[in-house]
Amino acid sequence: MSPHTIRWGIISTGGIATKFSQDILVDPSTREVTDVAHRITAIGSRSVASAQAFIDKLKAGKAPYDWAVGKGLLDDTKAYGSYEEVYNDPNVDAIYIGTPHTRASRGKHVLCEKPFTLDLDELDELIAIAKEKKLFLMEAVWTRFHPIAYAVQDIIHSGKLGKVKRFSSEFSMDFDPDNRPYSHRMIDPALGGGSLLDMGPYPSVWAMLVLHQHPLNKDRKPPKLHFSHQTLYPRSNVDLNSRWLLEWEGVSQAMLMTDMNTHGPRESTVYISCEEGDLALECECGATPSRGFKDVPLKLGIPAPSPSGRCSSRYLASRVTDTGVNVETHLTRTGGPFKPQRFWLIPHPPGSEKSIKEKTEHHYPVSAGGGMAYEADEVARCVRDGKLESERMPWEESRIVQSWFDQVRRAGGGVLADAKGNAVK
Ligand SMILES: NC(=O)C1=CN([C@@H]2O[C@H](COP(=O)(O)OP(=O)(O)OC[C@H]3O[C@@H](n4cnc5c(N)ncnc54)[C@H](OP(=O)(O)O)[C@@H]3O)[C@@H](O)[C@H]2O)C=CC1
Ligand SMILES: O=C1OC[C@@H](O)[C@H](O)[C@H]1O
Repeated sequence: MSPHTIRWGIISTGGIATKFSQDILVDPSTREVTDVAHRITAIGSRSVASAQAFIDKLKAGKAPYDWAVGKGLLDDTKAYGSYEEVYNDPNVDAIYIGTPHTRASRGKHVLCEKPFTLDLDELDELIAIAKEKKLFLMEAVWTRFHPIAYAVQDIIHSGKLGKVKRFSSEFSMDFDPDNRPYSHRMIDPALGGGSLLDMGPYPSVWAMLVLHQHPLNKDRKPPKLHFSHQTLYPRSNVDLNSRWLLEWEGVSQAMLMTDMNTHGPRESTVYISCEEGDLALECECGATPSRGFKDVPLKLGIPAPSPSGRCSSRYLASRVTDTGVNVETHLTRTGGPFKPQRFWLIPHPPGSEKSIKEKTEHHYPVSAGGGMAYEADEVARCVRDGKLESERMPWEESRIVQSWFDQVRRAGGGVLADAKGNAVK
């Protein structure tokens, strides 16, 4: 049987839209997928030149991103100078939204980058539209679909390590906000700026998968949010950091944290202590230098990469200013739990009554590409099967997480504005 093929329209030509598009051009059989497939039929940008440049960049992709190109699957891809034209293109089945704000789309299935919306009211409006128009809608929380997400759930939910006693999860990374323009999406309240909305979805993924979906939470009761804190960034009053404590009755408490001006732990950003041992999930690193800055080779005296070899915690970036001065800056990049590919099971300290005996390492790599195709496969399957929402990323779970963000922001005072610049309450 031939695979069910989804014809995608991509909204925006930014960083993550590029990664998503590249990933769905990879041969699906490299991730053992034969039942669904993807084509990109339209790109929408605020400028047609940018849309065309995006297509040209995809066409120049190197292995493994050249598979669809080699088959001529980008030959008829349309470049549009507006998002509207993509929504109206009859050759588009589903839209991937890679803008900082959710953009409405008419009559199409939607996969929307996290954070889904600015607040819960906005999310409920989207869900109501999807129900009314019978269209598929999903928040693009790609991590949920990675092999390791299922593996971590299996270990904890099987009870192999006993009950969960303590849970912490975080995403802290130095975005170097002082060196970013106000218009950067992490700074500008009108682009959903701040650490909470951008980074919060990741600690939340793990809390939701491990604790909310824990067999002891039979009725999938949402947790209580006991307290929270935000530190604001004086330049725009978005949150520099957020912390919040949740409790799933009878399952565990969970401490969640985000920071955008400092790094967090370098080796593991999700740590789950259980009765008979702990699970530590590796962190994934990434950060782009401030606009205009370029990575330059590390200099002597800068701390070496982490023992895992994956996280270089400090790096040097430089730029030449308009007046020809070479400015160098040290940036810290430590990541979060967005694409971990291994975890460790760790025994309790000597003398503990019951504990696994030795530390073990467990690998669950994502397939060829960057790891975003799994969520696209889910969309294709759900659309094929006539579903409006995904069981793996259900609306209710997006709603629960969004409601934490609303509560943390309202208590902490972090400022957000909608696309028209009106403050979000
Ligand atoms: N899943 C993941 O791993 C990641 C998800 N994200 C999420 O994706 C979204 C976009 O992030 P990212 O790709 O890094 O952002 P970029 O700034 O790289 O790109 C955003 C794109 O949105 C479009 N856009 C529309 N309106 C505006 C506006 N007012 N200001 C700026 N851009 C606008 C632009 O496309 P155009 O000019 O073509 O119209 C722009 O290129 C965010 O919500 C972020 O949280 C980000 C990184 C990783
Ligand atoms: O989703 C994300 O993951 C990686 C981060 O660099 C980025 O800011 C965030 O949006």
